[in-house]
Amino acid sequence: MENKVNKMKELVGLLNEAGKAYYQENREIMSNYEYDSLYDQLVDLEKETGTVLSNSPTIHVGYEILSELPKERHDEQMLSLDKTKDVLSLKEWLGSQKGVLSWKLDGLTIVLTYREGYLVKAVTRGNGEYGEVITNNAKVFKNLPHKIQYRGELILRGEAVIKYSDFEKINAGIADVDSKYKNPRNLCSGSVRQLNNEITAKRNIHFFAFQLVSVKGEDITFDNSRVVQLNWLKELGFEVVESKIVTQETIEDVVQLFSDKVHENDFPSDGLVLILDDIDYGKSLGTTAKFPRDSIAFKWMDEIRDTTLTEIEWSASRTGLINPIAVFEPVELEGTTVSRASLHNLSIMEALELGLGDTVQVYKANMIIPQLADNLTRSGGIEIPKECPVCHQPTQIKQENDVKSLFCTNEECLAKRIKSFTHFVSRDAMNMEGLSEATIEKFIAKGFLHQLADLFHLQNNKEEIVEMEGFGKKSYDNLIASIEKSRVTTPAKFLYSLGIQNIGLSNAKLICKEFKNNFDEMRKTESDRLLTIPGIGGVIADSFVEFFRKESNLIMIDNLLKEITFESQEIKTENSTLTDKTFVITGSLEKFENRNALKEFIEAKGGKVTGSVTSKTDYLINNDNLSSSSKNKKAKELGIEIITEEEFINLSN
Ligand SMILES: NC(=O)c1ccc[n+]([C@@H]2O[C@H](COP(=O)([O-])OP(=O)(O)OC[C@H]3O[C@@H](n4cnc5c(N)ncnc54)[C@H](O)[C@@H]3O)[C@@H](O)[C@H]2O)c1
Ligand SMILES: [Zn+2]
Repeated sequence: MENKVNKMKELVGLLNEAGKAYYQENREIMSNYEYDSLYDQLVDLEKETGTVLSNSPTIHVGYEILSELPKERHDEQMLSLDKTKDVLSLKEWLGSQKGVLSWKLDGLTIVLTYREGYLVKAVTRGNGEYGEVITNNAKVFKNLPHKIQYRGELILRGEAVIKYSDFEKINAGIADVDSKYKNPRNLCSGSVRQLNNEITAKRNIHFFAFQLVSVKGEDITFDNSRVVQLNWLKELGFEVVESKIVTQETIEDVVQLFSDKVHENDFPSDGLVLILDDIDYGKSLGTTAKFPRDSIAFKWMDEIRDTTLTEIEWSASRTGLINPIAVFEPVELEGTTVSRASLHNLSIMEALELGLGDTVQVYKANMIIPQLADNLTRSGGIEIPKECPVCHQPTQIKQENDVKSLFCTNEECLAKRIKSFTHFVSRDAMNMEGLSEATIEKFIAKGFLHQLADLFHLQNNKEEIVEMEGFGKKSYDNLIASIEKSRVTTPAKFLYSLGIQNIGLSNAKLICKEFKNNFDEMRKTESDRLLTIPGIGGVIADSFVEFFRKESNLIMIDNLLKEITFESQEIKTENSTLTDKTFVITGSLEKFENRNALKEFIEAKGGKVTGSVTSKTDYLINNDNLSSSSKNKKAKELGIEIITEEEFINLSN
């Protein structure tokens, strides 16, 4: 007995800690699978011993909510739902009643109030007693009716969700959050609870109504039926959760029907909800401290497979966070083959005591996202990398609220790396199409790209790339074709693509010309020689020389030169492309070091630079076309073309 109570105390502690992270901080320190199984163990022990500890999560709904949003008390407490994984208990629970079975949507529950046809309030479920007021955010949900026919007061509940397809897209575009969102529920919660609804608006949030709470003012009869209520909401213009009427006779088949369809769902669902259709009878049953007695949730029995852990991959993100990913022998799960599952952080990895060759159990959370449920052999011994997989700088373990995570200590690590790749592939540089910043980030994170030259060997990762969300065979083929095409380039574009500080395309051209495209000579050069080139000043010369002093850069260039060929080795002798043209320069410059450098460049090409705009001026060089400077105004008055530095460079070629 004492043993059991101690075990209960331990479980209560663990669950409360996880619950706090989950509800208060929007974090998961254990999987839902683990949470649910610990919870079930606790329920069993409570039954067995007849004891319930005062702080047990089985009798408390949620936690205090911490956020900057205004809070409001719910008129009617928002409870949790009792759960079963067994269709037969569901059937037994229903008895001779008629029930309504619907998807249990996995997002954020919201209570909406409409008055005189308009949305006047939206409140999150929060801890069940108090929620956060998010009215302005709800107004930018994708599918809420702006105005409804009903003029009285209508209160309804529903779930705000983000579709899987949107989740992938949105998550890919989030650069600056601490780490990417783990699942659509997580992202939805973060998006709904924004202080600024512009962000909410971009997140494509959908609202599915699942329950009418009350109507006041204009009386309507609903024949005492939940289904009739849902249909009425539909007529008002709400998107209503898909539901089916069930009886004891049909419930098993209908559950099967839903289960078969879950894979096609684009919105996340973690089970089904069964509610009695008879409203009055349902209400007469009352509630327990935690659950209403008129409804129950059904969770799918997760399909679990045993497999062998073959590798731990370390995946870096832009913020420096490095997360472990379990790679295992491929298994069939819920109709697809899976071979990788994120472990989210070091704590989760360590709790599983993973070792290579271990027998691990895999399942799909919500039947979609692969997760490790357990490790049966627990040999342990996975080494935590001391070096970042991206930049090879030292890593550091950080501990926050009992969660250990691995970070790269190099502040610019991935961001810098991504930048150098995006620059290399950009149009004026190597011009490789199909490599957005988001794609590059994923390729780096997956370990396909370490150095620039790896871009020419993406074929090695063909299978994984084709499998990647939003990729597919066709985009893969296009990408490879574009990379192959880029292998032939000009020396100046290549030099520019290296991303040497202060070396824009025009400077790269000047330098290539001076060195007759000889990269060996460029490597050995001193500033003096560079300074003889009109248009090249001290700052440019210094960064050039410094770049070529670094051994790692020389290796990088050697590796790249093996992959590419130059279009033509001949150098244009034609130099005077700007003969007889008069320029005025205004505003700040990005490509040239300063105005003087640009002036020298123009003069070297036969042009002229003057100080003020007159009818004799051919071009005003100004990066900011909308600027209200006097030169800009004058040029517009006289109809003189205003060009950016970029356009100027094209012109001067
Ligand atoms: N990973 C963790 O550390 C951790 C911690 C705490 C809780 N959890 C997860 O949260 C679960 C418990 O969460 P809970 O108690 O907040 O909610 P719940 O799972 O009991 O779900 C009940 C809620 O589902 C919503 N819902 C969605 N679709 C619905 C529909 N069609 N009809 C009616 N209601 C619908 C309602 O808001 C309802 O209140 C656990 O089972 C666990 O999986 C995980
Ligand atoms: Zn790093």
